[in-house]
Amino acid sequence: MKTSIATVSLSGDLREKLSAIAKAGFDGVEIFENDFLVFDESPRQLGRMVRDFGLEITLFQPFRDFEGMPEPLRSRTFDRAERKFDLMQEMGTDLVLVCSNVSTAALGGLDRAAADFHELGERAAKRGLKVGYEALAWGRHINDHRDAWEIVRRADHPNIGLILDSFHTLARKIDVNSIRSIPKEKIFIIQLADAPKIDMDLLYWSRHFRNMPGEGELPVQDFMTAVAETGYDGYLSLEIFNDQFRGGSPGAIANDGHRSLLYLGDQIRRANAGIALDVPEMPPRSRVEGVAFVEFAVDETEAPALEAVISMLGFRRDARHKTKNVTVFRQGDIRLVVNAENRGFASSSYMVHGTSAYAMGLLVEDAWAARTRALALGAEAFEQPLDPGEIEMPAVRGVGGGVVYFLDRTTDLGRIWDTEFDPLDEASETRNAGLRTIDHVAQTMAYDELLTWLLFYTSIFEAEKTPMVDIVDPSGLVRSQVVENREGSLRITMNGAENRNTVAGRFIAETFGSGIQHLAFTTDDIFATADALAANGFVALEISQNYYDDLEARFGLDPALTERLQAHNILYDRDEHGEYFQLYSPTYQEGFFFEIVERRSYRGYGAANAIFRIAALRRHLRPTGMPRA
Ligand SMILES: O=C(O)c1ccc(O)c(O)c1
Ligand SMILES: [Mg+2]
Repeated sequence: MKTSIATVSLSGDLREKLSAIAKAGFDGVEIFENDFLVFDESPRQLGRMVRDFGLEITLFQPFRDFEGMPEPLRSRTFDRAERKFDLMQEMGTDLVLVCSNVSTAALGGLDRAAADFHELGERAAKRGLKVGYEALAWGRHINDHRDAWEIVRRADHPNIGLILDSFHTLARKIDVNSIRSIPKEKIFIIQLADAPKIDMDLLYWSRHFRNMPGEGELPVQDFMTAVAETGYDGYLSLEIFNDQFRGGSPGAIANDGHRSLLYLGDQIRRANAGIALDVPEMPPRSRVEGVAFVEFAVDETEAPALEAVISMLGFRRDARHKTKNVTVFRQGDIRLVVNAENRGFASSSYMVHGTSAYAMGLLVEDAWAARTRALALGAEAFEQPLDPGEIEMPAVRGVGGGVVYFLDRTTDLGRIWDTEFDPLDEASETRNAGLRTIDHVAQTMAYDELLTWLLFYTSIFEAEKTPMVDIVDPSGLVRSQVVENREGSLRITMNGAENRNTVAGRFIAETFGSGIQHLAFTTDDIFATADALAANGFVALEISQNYYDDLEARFGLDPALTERLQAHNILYDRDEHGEYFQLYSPTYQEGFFFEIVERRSYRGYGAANAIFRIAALRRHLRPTGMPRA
């Protein structure tokens, strides 16, 4: 499978773009005319630079408003084409993309357009060049790949072929089965893009909101399956017009792009035996059975404060690492690991971010296979030296430079708690609060990182993303999207902050980066849990009276229930499946907090309650600008 990306997809100057593209592992690059026009050197030098990066120019584009022009415009477009052919030969590419005419001067008629392409084919052939025709979804006469194909067919010239772009086809909901019967040698290249479903003008949607396959909501996989069924095995080329990507890090966006193509190819290969696409082998996505542990990095002076909070939540000190200053707290199936070592990665993470939940361990069927897949998809390996007797736990770097560990039951990793730790038999200082599992891990990040991590999780694990939800913080919008599996054993909520004044934005600023901002635990009885917590001295985040008045009215709750909820500061929500109860801690350190939930068949995350939670958290946070205590 050969991969390519259009220069328009990335920010930076041409050299920065090419460097990022090469580094991400692409084989080719589409040169966008504008990137070339603002480039200071000759087309020949551009070609040399591309090849020096180990890349191939897959095509030059776009050549606009060509077919169906009346004279004298028609002659002029041919002259213009010859000029572009000169350029192409100098930079060293044999393919130009002609997108369907949008000019008001254009005349319709498939035969007229076919005749124009036949003549262009003759001219291109003289120079050993090829022309690919693409239907723009907003083309004046041609806006459907089926019509573009008919023109190419009638043009009947070996140097004239079709270019399919998933966006144009899928945005217009054109049946992808129409692709299956196109001869593969007439498909000159495949352009891929996804997009979130937004009801808006096609041109505006296309130019501003495209994203990588798998990041959006279009059925790119269906499109690609139809393409693969033709036997097409040429370049898959990303062409992503996206305002955010244009301002983002070219390296990160290029990596996401490369990952998106590998992941797409892998899905197609698994779903269709005998397809032509030559996709790199990798283990399948891992099913996550649960979050086996979350690890906090602290130092010795801050450890007691964190441990006190954890104890108050009903956790008991369960085990102590044989050689390291690491303690495991347990309750139900939950393990919280407090790492106060003054060496190793946890310690450096503490130095940079302060006390933070810097790592999580996910229980999968085959931990090493999960890591192999993650690395095949471009994740960064994480390793650190082991002490004698320690078991190597496979890991990769995750959000904010944190660590995602993989555990399984079948290898030595299944015994890690017994081999590396000594049990502690201390009597617990606090009451068990009935917490059973980790319901979800909530990670806070800058908004422009959200798609990166969404693709990271969904490509490595058997999990899907939910639609994006806007959460209104009094100081700005926070966008929230969830990655979860069907059985609910993996739930990661991601909050993307647009500015640093929101509670989420402040967390990023104060902890010097993205990371886990809160952990939600499950209980089977939120009221019993609330009582146990109160007995342990836990004071829940205080929710306003107005919230409860509104709640009662909204859901028609029994006033006795509202009263109970309010007495414990428990939030409530309901969906078509069932009910949800939430209890929050105040924030600790620079904005970290805990949540306790009881799900009665409810599937969501209480998005409607988020603004009340945020308002309450803000009352607890110290004013911005104050020095740290
Ligand atoms: O938005 C455009 O004009 C445009 C140009 C070239 C393409 O390949 C495309 O998909 C869109
Ligand atoms: Mg295109």
